[in-house]
Amino acid sequence: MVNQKYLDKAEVLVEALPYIQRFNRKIIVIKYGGSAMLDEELKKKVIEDVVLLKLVGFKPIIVHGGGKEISRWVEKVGMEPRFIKGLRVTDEDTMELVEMVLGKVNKELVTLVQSLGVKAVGVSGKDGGMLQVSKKQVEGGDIGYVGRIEEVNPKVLYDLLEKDFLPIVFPVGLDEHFHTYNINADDAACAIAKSVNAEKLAFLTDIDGVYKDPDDPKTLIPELYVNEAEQLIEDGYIGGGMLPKLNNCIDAIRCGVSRVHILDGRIPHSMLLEIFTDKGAGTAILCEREAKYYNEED
Ligand SMILES: Nc1ncnc2c1ncn2[C@@H]1O[C@H](COP(=O)(O)OP(=O)(O)O)[C@@H](O)[C@H]1O
Ligand SMILES: CC(=O)N[C@@H](CCC(=O)OP(=O)(O)O)C(=O)O
Repeated sequence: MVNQKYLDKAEVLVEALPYIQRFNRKIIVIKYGGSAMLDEELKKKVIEDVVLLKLVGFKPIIVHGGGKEISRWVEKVGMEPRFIKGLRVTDEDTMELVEMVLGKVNKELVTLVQSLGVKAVGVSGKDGGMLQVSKKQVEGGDIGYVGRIEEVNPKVLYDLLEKDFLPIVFPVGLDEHFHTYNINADDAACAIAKSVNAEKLAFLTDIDGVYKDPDDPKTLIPELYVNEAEQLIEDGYIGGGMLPKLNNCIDAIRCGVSRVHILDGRIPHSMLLEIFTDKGAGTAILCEREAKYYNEED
């Protein structure tokens, strides 16, 4: 008699089959946020998932942040981290720290992927002229060397994918005068996903999705249409780092990325569950329809 536990495992594998077929050879951009990187065990689980995606025939690209780690180093050298609209105010000294810290995080991720048997190459947006920027302007003050992405040149990514490497990108780019700029990692992930016509863009963060009120667990929104998302932003429900994330989700959907998801990187294997099972997780951002998010009783 075959043990039920093993039969259940076989069921799970069979359930994954249509998803493996759907995504075979397709590009998936995974934005791995610094907030979900703090626990080493969880970090390993996230990277295991990405390695599994690669080994079953997907073409994952990791775009990572490291905002929390940058802030830790900014404080270590006696400065105070400052943000306007979720973007770091970046003077020359901060820019130097940002590049150093993200470069370190990048090589740690490269090492972790390679320790699991997949070849990875870490690059910044400077490499191969991938991310070309101009100075970003926001209401509320000058944010210094923060880049607005003007153009993406994905050639280096295609070359790496073609040679079967897993590209791992960190969000630093150059302007037309070859000055270095700090880029929000959500902006970078979205721009890259659009430029490579990704099948899917997944944001792994430290919360289980978009909330109408982050302090009230009952207000988690499993599916959010882009016009509803815009309304939530306009009405001030979205703050901090969720603001650039959600704006990028809207942009990605409008520009043709088929599936965009915000997932909890703290839940082991949340990405695998979302991709390979019929059970949804986190918040899925969907194409336009009439907004009706206000009344929970709707
Ligand atoms: N309405 C909201 N729903 C969910 N998260 C929100 C909301 N408003 C603000 N946030 C904050 O956004 C954070 C995620 O952004 P951030 O810390 O920048 O993550 P990452 O480092 O993954 O990019 C959450 O931890 C949460 O505190
Ligand atoms: C301009 C800007 O804010 N850049 C970000 C880049 C890193 C990042 O985005 O990291 P997370 O994804 O972990 O938030 C920063 O300096 O924190």
